[in-house]
Parts: sequence; structure tokens; C-alpha cells
Amino acid sequence: MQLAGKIALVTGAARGLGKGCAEAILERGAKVALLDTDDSEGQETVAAFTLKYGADTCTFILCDVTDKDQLEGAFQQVVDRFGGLDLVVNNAGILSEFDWEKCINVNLISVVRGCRLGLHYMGKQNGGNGGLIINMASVAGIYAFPAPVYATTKAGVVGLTRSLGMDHKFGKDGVRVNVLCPSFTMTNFITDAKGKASEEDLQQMQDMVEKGGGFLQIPDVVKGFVKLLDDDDKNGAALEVTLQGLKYHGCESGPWEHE
Ligand SMILES: NC(=O)C1=CN([C@@H]2O[C@H](COP(=O)(O)OP(=O)(O)OC[C@H]3O[C@@H](n4cnc5c(N)ncnc54)[C@H](O)[C@@H]3O)[C@@H](O)[C@H]2O)C=CC1
Ligand SMILES: CC/C=C\CC(=O)/C=C/C=C\C=C\C=C\[C@@H](O)[C@@H](O)C/C=C\CCC(=O)O
Repeated sequence: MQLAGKIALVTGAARGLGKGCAEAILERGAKVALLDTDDSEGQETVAAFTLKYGADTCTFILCDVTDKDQLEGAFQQVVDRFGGLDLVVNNAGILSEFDWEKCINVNLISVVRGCRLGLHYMGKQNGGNGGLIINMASVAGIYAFPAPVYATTKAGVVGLTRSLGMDHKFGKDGVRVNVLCPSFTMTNFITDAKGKASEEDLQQMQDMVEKGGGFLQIPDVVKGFVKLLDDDDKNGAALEVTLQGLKYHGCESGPWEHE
């Protein structure tokens, strides 16, 4: 997708991977709305971006993606303010194995709602111009991962993306849908992980980090995000990001596709 002059919405964008993706969008000449529950960090991030990229290039919207009215209101606010919507990044996510219903609400239900809202505003069948949705899952949605509820939500996002990215849907709505699946990346997500899953599972994760060669850094994941922006012919695919590089999944056809 050529981003110059386009309009984007990124959830969970006050810090971390969402902030990194939002900056990549700004660098490519689009305007971006950053949604987050962290008001102070969100305001700080938008102030820094405004200094760097210019006034009216970005805005912060205080929004809890699990609140249906807040998320719907945020999408409408972006369209009203910037005059349209071309790119949605459903990034907000948490690790929360003990309050597992919250994990499902943030990581899966809100992503379904974000996709539906993106299709509502961008879908050609609704008078939109088409567009792109990039969901943030994890390699935990592809391979076995110690935190079962977190893994379930991420696998759900991969499945959601593959379904929404089927050719017959693109023919109708003109919206490409992809999912980014990073491995362990050094953000607050990691440093705040203690107490969010069992000690045993966290130790397993640490062992996985060590076996995998350590942590990715945010720019490593942003590189995968930019590849998804550029690869217009990969609708429905998942892009894995590890220290070994980038790898597409989900372009293989299902058993019913063979002649
Ligand atoms: N850090 C990692 O190792 C990996 C992270 N991911 C995924 O990447 C995404 C971003 O994670 P990070 O940037 O690492 O985490 P982070 O914790 O640094 O940032 C997450 C952001 O989302 C916001 N957020 C959380 N709940 C929210 C809600 N209900 N409504 C709105 N905003 C909310 C937080 O305030 C924060 O600003 C998540 O979906 C995570 O599952 C995927 C693979 C690896
Ligand atoms: C296959 C896994 C793929 C992606 C990871 C993911 O999606 C989510 C990971 C969520 C939590 C990971 C927590 C890891 C915790 C352990 O590594 C801790 O020991 C790390 C704690 C601190 C490391 C940072 C530091 O050294 O200060």
C-alpha cells in the first residue's frame, strides 16, 4: 500500500510495537490516530511525533479497545477528523493468564471488532475505497506456547485474518487483511510479564528466548510490518518475525484447493 496522503488507525500505539508501527506510517507520509488506554504516554508520544512529522499528522485518542462504544467512537472520530480511513492496525494486546477473560477481550474480541469496523469504513460494498488491515498476533499463534489463553487468542487472530483475507471477500470489500507474528520482542510487555502467567510458564518462555537467540528489538518487528505494507499480493497471509528473519505462512492452499 502506498501510504502518502492516507489515513491510519493504530491501537495500543502509546508505546512498544504499536508506537513503532505508527512511526513507520508517519515516515511514509500518512496521518495516524493512536489509540490507547495510557493517556499520559499517548499524549507524550503524539507530542513527540507532532514535533518530528508536523502538526495535524497524528492524534491521540484515549480508548479502551474492549469498550465497544469507545472503539466505535474512536473510528468515527478518525473519519470525521481526517476525512476517511485506509489502514487499521489492531495491535493492542496483553498477557493475562489469570484474568484470562480480559486477555480474550483485549487480544481477540477487540481485534474482531476492529476488523469489522475497518471493513465498515473501508469496504467498497459500504461505499469505501478499500484498504488494509494488519492484525498483530504472535508466533505464539502459530507454534506451541506456554501461556494457553494468550496462545489461543493469537491463534484466533491468525484464523480470523486467513478467513477475512480470502479472495472472494477481497473481491467484495477491496480490503486486504494480514497478520504479523513476531517472536519475543523487548518491550514493556516482557518486562511487565511477571505475575501475568505462572512462574513455570514464564521460565519456559525464558528458556525459549535463550534457545531462540534472545529478544527481537522493535525495529526488527517494524521491518516485518513494512513488508506487509508493501506486499500487496499476500492477502490473508501471516508473516512470522524471528531473529532468523521473516517467513510467510498461510499462502499454501487448503486440501480442497487441489484440482
Ligand atoms: N513483546 C513481545 O514479545 C510480543 C508482543 N506481541 C504483541 O504485540 C502487541 C503489542 O505488544 P507490545 O508493544 O510488546 O506491548 P506493550 O505492553 O509495550 O504495548 C501494548 C500497548 O497496548 C496498550 N493497551 C493494552 N490494553 C489496551 C486496551 N484494552 N485498549 C487500548 N490499548 C491497550 C498498552 O497501554 C500499551 O501501550 C500485543 O498484541 C502483543 O501481544 C506479539 C509477539 C511478541
Ligand atoms: C514463541 C513466543 C513468541 C512470542 C512471545 C509473545 O507473543 C509473548 C510473550 C509474552 C511474554 C513473555 C515473557 C517472557 C518472560 C521471560 O523471558 C522473563 O524472564 C523476561 C523478563 C525480563 C527480561 C527483560 C530483562 O532482561 O530485563
